[in-house]
Amino acid sequence: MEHKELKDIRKRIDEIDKKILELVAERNRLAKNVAEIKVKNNIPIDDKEREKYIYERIKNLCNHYNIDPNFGLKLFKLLIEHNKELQRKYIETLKK
Ligand SMILES: O=C(O)C(=O)C[C@]1(C(=O)O)C=C[C@@H](O)C=C1
Repeated sequence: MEHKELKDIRKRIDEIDKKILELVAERNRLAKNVAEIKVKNNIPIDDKEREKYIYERIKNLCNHYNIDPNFGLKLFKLLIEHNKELQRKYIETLKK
């Protein structure tokens, strides 16, 4: 027995998941651009000041959108750590 309302909600969830991944891919792609600028100008990959700013902003946005800030911070920590990993890997390919 299929439940029409559940099916419809799941369809909306699937669409949202796709949108989230499109945005993650867009954020990830920027890692290359950032890495290029950093290599050229001898700037370290890690920028703790910038991260502090991002986490503070995420916390405020979470409160605004009624999202648990701990969830938001965990999510963005993952995204930022992944971005740094992509930058490191990209810089390695430039050296070869
Ligand atoms: O803004 C930068 O300098 C980035 O490299 C991007 C980014 C991020 O993922 O937002 C990643 C690493 C830095 O420590 C800070 C921020």
